[in-house]
Amino acid sequence: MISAYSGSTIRAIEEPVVSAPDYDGYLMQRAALALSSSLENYLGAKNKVLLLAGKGNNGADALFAGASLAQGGTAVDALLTEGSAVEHALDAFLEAGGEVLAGLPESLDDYAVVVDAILGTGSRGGLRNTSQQVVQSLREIQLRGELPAVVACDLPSGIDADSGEVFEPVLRAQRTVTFIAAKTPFLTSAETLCGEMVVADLGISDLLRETTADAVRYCDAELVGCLPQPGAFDHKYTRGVLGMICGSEEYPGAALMSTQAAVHTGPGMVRFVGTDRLNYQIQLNTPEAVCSQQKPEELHVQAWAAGSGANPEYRQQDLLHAIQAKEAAVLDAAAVEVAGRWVAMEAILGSHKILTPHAGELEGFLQWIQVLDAQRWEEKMGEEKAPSRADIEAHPVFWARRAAVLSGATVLLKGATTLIASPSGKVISVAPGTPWLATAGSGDTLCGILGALLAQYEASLEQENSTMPASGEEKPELENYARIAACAVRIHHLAADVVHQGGLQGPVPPSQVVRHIPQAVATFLAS
Ligand SMILES: NC(=O)C1=CN([C@@H]2O[C@H](COP(=O)(O)OP(=O)(O)OC[C@H]3O[C@@H](n4cnc5c(N)ncnc54)[C@H](O)[C@@H]3O)[C@@H](O)[C@H]2O)[C@@H](O)CC1
Ligand SMILES: [K+]
Repeated sequence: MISAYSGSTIRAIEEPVVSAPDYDGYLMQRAALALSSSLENYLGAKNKVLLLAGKGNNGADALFAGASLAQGGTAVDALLTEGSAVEHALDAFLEAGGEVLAGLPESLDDYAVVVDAILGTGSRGGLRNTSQQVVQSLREIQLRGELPAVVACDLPSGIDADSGEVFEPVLRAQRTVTFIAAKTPFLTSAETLCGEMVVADLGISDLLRETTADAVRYCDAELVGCLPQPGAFDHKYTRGVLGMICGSEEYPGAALMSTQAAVHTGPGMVRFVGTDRLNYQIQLNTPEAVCSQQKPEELHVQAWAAGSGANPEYRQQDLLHAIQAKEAAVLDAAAVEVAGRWVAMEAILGSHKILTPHAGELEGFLQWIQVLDAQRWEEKMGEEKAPSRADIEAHPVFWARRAAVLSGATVLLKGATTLIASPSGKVISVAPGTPWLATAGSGDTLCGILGALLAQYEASLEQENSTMPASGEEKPELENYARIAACAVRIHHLAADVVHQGGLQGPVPPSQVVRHIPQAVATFLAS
């Protein structure tokens, strides 16, 4: 498990250490040592390093690291992007034989690696003035593929250490050497700019023991225990029955993809509730699905998957059923909007209802609550205004968490990095899948996979044979649904990976991804 903390939390942890009367600066020396050891991996035929050093302690880390490399015979140049540097660090650097440059060198061909040490946890907003110009020029070179490897000190400069908000220009790092613990941006979509993460705990990460992480990431082996597997005495009704309220005459594709995804994820039965025409198409595409035109309340199911491609006007009653019924539910697309209005009528959903919005849909959801239930908004949010889509994209951990706390539901916020918040406030992050997955129909696929996992989980609870590990940190039932949602995202990513074997990258049309879900489930279960 990776636990990430905001930059402010890390600063609060280190503050008493660095302000102790006998503090001798050992944290910075350890940070510099970790950085210089990491930089050595990039040295070889080329034995020259370029430091981009800011005026604060982030720059000082790099200057001490540079001093250590220079003592070992490496040529180290430093560009002081803010025109000054922490004095004793600069002295040490110059004394060791490092050189300070007046501006960016004409050619970067001789450098093995560029170190981005302009801003760290002390940054406020994006780069300014000369720093911004320097990074802009280097970014253009990087986009041409002509920049040496970049190693970021603590985090890439221009990324907010608390939220992961990205203020371009930001140099894409091949590696980030971060101190004490992973920072929140490593578990948001900003992680795509951070490269490989190396954590140097500086010997004080124990101080975080009592502190709740801003977000966590599990590996597959840690998640897989929450998925029930069929036993010899199970039959279709004990294996989970999923009801589906997805698709419409205008968007039949959403119904086809979500239903086939659900069937391929292995529940006992998938019941599809549609019109005559829609049902006919489903039968041709996925003969395993059991179609009907009954009302949702007439069907016995353990979970619902509702909303993908559904028309919120024509199917409002059906969607409301999935939202209000006692059964667990995935609430996607149209169901997110209807759920926003329902929650705004002073309802609380419960963690077994999993909302799956992207940032734009979450904006609408939260606006309903702020407009229609101003009292609840004020109680929980104080002065905070309902966010725009851009606000949510800039502060995704914060808003996913707030949405879960406000609604009582589990909230799966889609993005390159998926974030899943429990109403308890815990946030699970799932690493990005192939970027080719960002295509129409991917959400429908995920809705089907997640619905099927939910139905299986609920059936296993009914059988009292849940294999869910108890979480020591909070009421386990709140977090279980978030873990199941994380499993669904991982299975979706694994299925996409099967489309092109051998790590190749290329298009992953959802109808192809859906075909590989059985293999992805098997791979996931074996992890
Ligand atoms: N506190 C400590 O003793 C330790 C700090 N460490 C390093 O120190 C870093 C934090 O250092 P600082 O607090 O000095 O802050 P930074 O080095 O992140 O920022 C430098 C200074 O730049 C200014 N600044 C803020 N935003 C700016 C912007 N957008 N454009 C231009 N200038 C801006 C601020 O005045 C800030 O003090 C960490 O990221 C880490 O690398 C490590 O050495 C470990 C120990
Ligand atoms: K940095």
